[in-house]
Amino acid sequence: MDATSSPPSPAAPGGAEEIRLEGVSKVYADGTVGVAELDLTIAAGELTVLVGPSGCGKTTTMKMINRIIEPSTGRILMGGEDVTRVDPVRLRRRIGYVIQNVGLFPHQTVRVNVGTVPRLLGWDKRRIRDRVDELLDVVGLDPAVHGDRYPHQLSGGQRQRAGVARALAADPGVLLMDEPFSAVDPIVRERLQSEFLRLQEQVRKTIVFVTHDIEEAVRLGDRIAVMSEGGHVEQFDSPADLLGRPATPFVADFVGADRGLKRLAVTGIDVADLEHPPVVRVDDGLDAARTVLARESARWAVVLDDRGTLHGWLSADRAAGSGTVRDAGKRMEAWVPVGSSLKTAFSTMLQHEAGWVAVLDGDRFLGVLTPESLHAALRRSVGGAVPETAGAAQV
Ligand SMILES: Nc1ncnc2c1ncn2[C@@H]1O[C@H](COP(=O)(O)OP(=O)(O)OP(=O)(O)O)[C@@H](O)[C@H]1O
Repeated sequence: MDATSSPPSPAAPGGAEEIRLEGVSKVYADGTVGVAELDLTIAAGELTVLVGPSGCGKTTTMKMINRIIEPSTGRILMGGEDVTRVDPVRLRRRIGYVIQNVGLFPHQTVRVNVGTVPRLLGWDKRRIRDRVDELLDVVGLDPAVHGDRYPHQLSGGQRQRAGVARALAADPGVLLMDEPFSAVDPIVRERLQSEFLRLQEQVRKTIVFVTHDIEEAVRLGDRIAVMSEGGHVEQFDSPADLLGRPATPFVADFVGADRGLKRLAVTGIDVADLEHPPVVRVDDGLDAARTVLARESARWAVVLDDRGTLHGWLSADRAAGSGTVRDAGKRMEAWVPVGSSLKTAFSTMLQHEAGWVAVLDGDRFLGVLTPESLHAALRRSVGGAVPETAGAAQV
């Protein structure tokens, strides 16, 4: 797996491939229209979520990609190649597949399960064993402990991890995941989701992920397709845009009235949103600090050294007397790295009962976020639009 080089060409072995659905429909034998005239381009190396209410055609769409379900009309291109012209068995070996309750073979050990596709591909035993051990490790299972167990001897979360390892075994360019985390409890699910995001950062597969849970979609997706009945795509957008600018009443309803809050999690801190409180130097005397505070009519100042490294903060109360800033200043507990989300910034603020949170690049101080600038940042993330539902952006 190559995680560091530039994006692989569409057809590179193990490399992520773009998937294009063009005018795809599925009419079942009884006349039910599962999906009608669907056009969708799933970018290589991205995690695309299909989300929508029960019966809207998510699973049908996904299963047409690996031809478990044959489309009635339209074309599906994977890395530019029409999947209907590829032998379905060979096609499926290029596509990892993870489903709810995993679908591990119950009478085979974890090791044998994970090695299924490499065995079908005729890899030699040594290579399979090395690959299986490597993958168990990647998904957080100890090969020595879990490798020889049977699926029923694992917890739900461990089974799910084994399922992901099995799907990745032959290094497919594409992963299809149908509600893979829905059978485990919410705490395990959140852990699996975080682990999975970290894994995707390394492997950069093209992932199509089906869920009916908007929270999961927003957490995991690079792009999200919100679907309504008949596989109709109501909106296909980044999580921030989906929450910030729902395109239709259906989407607004589906993402929920608390979408302003949800948007906190998917909106990064923008340096332009930071406020810049007065700065005093750690080596200054308190008299100099008092001058700065008085000049700026401020109740507190940030304490930095000459290199811009954050040392803490100094309140006007503690600036009285004759000592030094170094002695009178307080340590800064409420801080976040610059790449963080607004949600992280807000919860850090709450956790430390602070009126503001410092934003750092390494240990260099960039500025602070206050509740006011957080609110402004959220509004900026939707192009300065006034929140249209009362309470939606009250943070
Ligand atoms: N084999 C089948 N025969 C007839 N109709 C089917 C068949 N499979 C699915 N459908 C219908 O096609 C529509 C789309 O189903 P699909 O399973 O794709 O929805 P979904 O969005 O994945 O739903 P869920 O979230 O409940 O899994 C539904 O109306 C469903 O009843």
